[in-house]
Amino acid sequence: MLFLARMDVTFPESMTAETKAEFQVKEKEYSGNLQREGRMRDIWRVVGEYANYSVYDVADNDELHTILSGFPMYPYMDIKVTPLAKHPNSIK
Ligand SMILES: O=C(O)CC1=CCC(=O)O1
Repeated sequence: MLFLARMDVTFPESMTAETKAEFQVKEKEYSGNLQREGRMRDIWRVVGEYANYSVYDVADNDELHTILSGFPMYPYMDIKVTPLAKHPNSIK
């Protein structure tokens, strides 16, 4: 099953630059592993925002929830998920 997720990240004002940098390192590792496993198909930055769109190829809702809630930045994310179905006009 394919899902599109939009993640908006908001760190608390009180968080130090060092802590933010630590989150970014952990996030990159977690995200890279998902991509190598093929469970995250793609990730794109939303221009001008601390947000991304990413596409997941997973077995079911439960697997997606496990993945999303495992992101190190999860406590600071607002996530909107859209299930995707094949478009009848797609030539792929
Ligand atoms: O958009 C970001 O920088 C936060 C993030 C979520 C998944 C990821 O790889 O980065």
